[in-house]
Amino acid sequence: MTTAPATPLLDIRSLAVSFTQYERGLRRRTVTALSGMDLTTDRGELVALVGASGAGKSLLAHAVLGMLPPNAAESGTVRFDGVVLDPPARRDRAGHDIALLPQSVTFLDPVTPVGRQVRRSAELAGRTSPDVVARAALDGRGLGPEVHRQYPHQLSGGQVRRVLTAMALMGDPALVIADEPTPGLPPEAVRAALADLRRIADQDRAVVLITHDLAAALEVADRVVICRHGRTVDEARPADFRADDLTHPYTRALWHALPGNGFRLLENA
Ligand SMILES: Nc1ncnc2c1ncn2[C@@H]1O[C@H](COP(=O)(O)OP(=O)(O)OP(=O)(O)O)[C@@H](O)[C@H]1O
Ligand code: NI
Repeated sequence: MTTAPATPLLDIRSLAVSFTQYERGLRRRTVTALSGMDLTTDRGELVALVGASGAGKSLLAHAVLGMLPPNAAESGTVRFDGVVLDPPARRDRAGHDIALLPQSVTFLDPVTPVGRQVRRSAELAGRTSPDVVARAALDGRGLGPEVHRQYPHQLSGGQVRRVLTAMALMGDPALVIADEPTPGLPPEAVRAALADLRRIADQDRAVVLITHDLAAALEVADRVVICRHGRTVDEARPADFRADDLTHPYTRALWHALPGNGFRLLENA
């Protein structure tokens, strides 16, 4: 069992996000979406962020990338490599040190062949010989020359995942945040995507896997951070789940709701 190091690559403390909204009559309203998220991950480590829909997982990802909309206000600290980075500094790192592995095919341009899009990501990452780099990146993920000429809609869900992964890794990021990388994929593609994330972490990168699929998280994560209603409520290791050595009632409820664990969803836990 490893313990969290003193200065992990990513160290998020008390992250809070609220949105200012204008209602009819220009009345201003503030909606708090995140009210206290804590998460750390280090190189070589895969940390899963698990929570129900609306819990605030994607917002955390967008905050780390400095991509929150202009009506958002943020507090708390995001340390990267030991240094507190404000949102503009994080945005500067996005695509280089910090990469988002987006969920869906909509991230790709539907009218541009895949090869050209991967080449473009190599250019944006400042790689020399982007053509060669793009071909190697696709080859390296088992996507041959025929895929280069294809359009996103011609690819399977698993192939799209591999294209998005190739693009996300183009800038050789130290931190990869994967937001819901598996929904809609057939079981073998889910397994492949999870194994790929594990490999990415094992290549000395820090990985945050955002998912509401606790079972998937337990397959590959070193630690699981549980969030609910905009705050992190618990953190546990896969072994703690398997030993049913869980103290937080919500984490216990999530675990026991998994098929094979009793099917009990304790809604008021
Ligand atoms: N631009 C915005 N303005 C106001 N509220 C927002 C905005 N973006 C997100 N929220 C709110 O923040 C909360 C968290 O949203 P978020 O997308 O992070 O959830 P999630 O955990 O990723 O859910 P899912 O599993 O469905 O993707 C939601 O209640 C959402 O309505
Ligand atoms: Ni989300």
